[in-house]
Amino acid sequence: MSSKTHRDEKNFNQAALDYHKAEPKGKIEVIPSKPHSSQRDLSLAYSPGVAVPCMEIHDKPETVYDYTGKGNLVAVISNGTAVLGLGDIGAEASKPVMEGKGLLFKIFADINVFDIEIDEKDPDKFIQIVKGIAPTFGGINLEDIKAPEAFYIEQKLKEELDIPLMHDDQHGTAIISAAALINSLQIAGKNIGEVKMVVNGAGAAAIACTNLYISLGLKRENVLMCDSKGVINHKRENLTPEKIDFIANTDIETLEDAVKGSDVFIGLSKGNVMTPEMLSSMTENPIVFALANPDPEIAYDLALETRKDVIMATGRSDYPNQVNNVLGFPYIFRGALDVQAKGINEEMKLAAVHAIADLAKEPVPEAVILAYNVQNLQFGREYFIPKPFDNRLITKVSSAVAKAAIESGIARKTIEDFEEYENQLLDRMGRDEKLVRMMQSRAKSNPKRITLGNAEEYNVLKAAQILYEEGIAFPSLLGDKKYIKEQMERFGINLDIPIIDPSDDDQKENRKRYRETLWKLRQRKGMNEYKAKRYVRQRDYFGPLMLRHGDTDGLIVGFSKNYTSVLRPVLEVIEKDKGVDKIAAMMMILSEKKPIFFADTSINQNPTAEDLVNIAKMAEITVKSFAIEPRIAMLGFENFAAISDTSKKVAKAVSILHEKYPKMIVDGEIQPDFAMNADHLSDYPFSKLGTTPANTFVFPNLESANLSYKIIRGMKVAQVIGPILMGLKQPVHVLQMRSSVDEIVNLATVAVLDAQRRENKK
Ligand SMILES: NC(=O)C1=CN([C@@H]2O[C@H](COP(=O)(O)OP(=O)(O)OC[C@H]3O[C@@H](n4cnc5c(N)ncnc54)[C@H](OP(=O)(O)O)[C@@H]3O)[C@@H](O)[C@H]2O)C=CC1
Ligand SMILES: CC(=O)C(=O)O
Ligand SMILES: [Mg+2]
Repeated sequence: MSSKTHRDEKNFNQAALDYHKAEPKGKIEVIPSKPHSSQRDLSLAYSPGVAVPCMEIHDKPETVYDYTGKGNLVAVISNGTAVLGLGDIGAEASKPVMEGKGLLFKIFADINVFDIEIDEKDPDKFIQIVKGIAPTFGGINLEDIKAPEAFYIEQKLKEELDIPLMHDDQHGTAIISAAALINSLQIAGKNIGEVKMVVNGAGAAAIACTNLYISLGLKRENVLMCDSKGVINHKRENLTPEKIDFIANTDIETLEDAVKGSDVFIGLSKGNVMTPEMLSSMTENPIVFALANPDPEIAYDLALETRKDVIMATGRSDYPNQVNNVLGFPYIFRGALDVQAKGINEEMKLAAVHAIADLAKEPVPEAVILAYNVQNLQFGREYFIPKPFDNRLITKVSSAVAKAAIESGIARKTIEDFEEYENQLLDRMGRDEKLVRMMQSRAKSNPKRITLGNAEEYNVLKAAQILYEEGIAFPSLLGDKKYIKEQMERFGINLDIPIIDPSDDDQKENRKRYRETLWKLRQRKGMNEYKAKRYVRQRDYFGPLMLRHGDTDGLIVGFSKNYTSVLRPVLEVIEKDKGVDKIAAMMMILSEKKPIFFADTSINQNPTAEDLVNIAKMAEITVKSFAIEPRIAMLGFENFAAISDTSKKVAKAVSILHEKYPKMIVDGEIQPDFAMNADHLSDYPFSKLGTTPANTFVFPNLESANLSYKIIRGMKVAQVIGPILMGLKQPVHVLQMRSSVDEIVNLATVAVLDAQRRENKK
């Protein structure tokens, strides 16, 4: 179930720097949310128009939520004194982490963030600064502030401010780990009121987690807490007030002795401090949360090798049961902001705990299972906490938090209809916006061998590096070996992956096998043996022949060559899928909202009605493979009129589709703007599309499809993935000329998923 990456530290570190340095530098930017192109717009946005909302807010302060972005703006504030596991690296150096948190708030809950790094270690002065800037924000997320100051700072600010405020390292971690604890206790068949727990670490995270577990029923006297000096017992001196709360009446001094006979181990300290012997000394079905990042207190594999009955979570994404505060903070703030809560109270935190815990016990939707490419995800030892890509988190956690705020009396706004609220949340997130991440995650769970043509090119090499290091695929490079090596040297890309040079001596055997195949395939189409011998030395033939022979699982070609010239050898070598007469190509368009698909963008210049039927059918199969229900609009420039020749052709295709595939959600001919708009669709109640907008568009001819996606690509308003070739028996895709690194990675990811799907079908 887990996957491993092949990260070369040096490459990875450079990639991290490049990622942050790429223009625009950093990770977040400010984008105006109102029209601003005309003089009139500017006079409304700024002087004189802006004075009107200013005075409204002056007269009625609560209207600041109506006239400004405050209600959806969170400050991520740090003084840089406890940055991740890096310690006190200072305010400025903490900025990448705070920007990163801003990015997560945005992508998981559509919350805007200003990151604020304050160069002030004195807690009282820090509090004054935060208080001073608080009017700007709808909420405040305190981050990476060291204990014990963090406790005082948070407490004081909570007393002074009346907006949602939370120190995430304390409460985010506490909420997620408490949800995991509830569920793991159920699996172990143990009762929270009876278990003996060892908490290793006594910092911000450990103290907050243990306090929350106590509010869930854990007995304080059943806890042994350790810091860097050992067990916090009655012999210890000079303890902070938070540690004093956990003084145990025992002579036990070491972690080794503390864990003997314990039921639960919570690690919030540092890596590799728990030994197999310690784990062996715990009771049956021991619960071990080794949460230190990046290295857990005991490695997942070592723990499972040590005892089969261990119930284990770590902070890492590459093992089952990742306890990570990203499962909490975006959704907790979303719920709190949506009801304009005056704070984040215990009721809201507990609501989040139970929502997360309960979610892990619900049947997992197909989209999430597909995202992780597993047979099933079912509540148990390997799955007792939801996965980060589970898009039910926003609906379940945010609405539970909002409800708790309303019921506990700290909400300024109420929500009447929670079903409607949950729908609004899904629309806000564009329902499928995590598609690329889900696709990559699926690919990583069972990576396939993908061969990349034109491997001398920087973009192709860079894409190969990402595919390899991220564990999305096992890439190989096809081209001139000597030149590829020179280019790798030149670009500083250090990659230990196969380089396949068709004219190399080591390919002699393959050339022979491939020549025989090619000649057999083409001998009645004008190809003699001599020609076949010559062609197999060309990469345009060699790649498809590798694929046909099963020497690779997928092929990506065409970076620097004209589409049709690269496609020809592919079609000569790779068979079509059963029942397919003509192949077609589809583009996936990923905007801020839902993904949409265009076909046929690259192959059939002037399709007949019958061709359109086949294109629609292939599009349906392909869209389904991304776990999206295809709703197909057969496009024309009229709506259900069939007047022009083109419209008549499309109308004929629709009637064949309705007859042949009655269950398919397809209709037309229809204009794209109508097919994308629920209100417009309601004018056509007879349509099979109903009033739910279409997501798959079959164009009447190649020009219209190709030009439409090229305009979108040129405007850079959406990410474009493709062309995805449809109708071939094996995964091969031809890139657009000069594709970007991301475009190559994405298309290779599609090829991995296709290869997985075909393997599963066998
Ligand atoms: N998975 C997740 O979601 C999260 C994980 N974490 C992880 O938890 C750890 C602590 O974070 P945080 O609480 O914010 O940091 P703090 O700096 O506030 O606390 C660190 C604590 O660890 C203790 N410690 C250090 N070394 C040892 C040791 N060998 N044995 C026992 N205790 C030790 C320190 O002891 P002393 O008091 O004596 O200095 C201190 O109490 C980090 O590794 C972090 O990555 C944190 C938040 C979320
Ligand atoms: C996860 C997190 O917030 C931290 O490590 O600081
Ligand atoms: Mg943190």
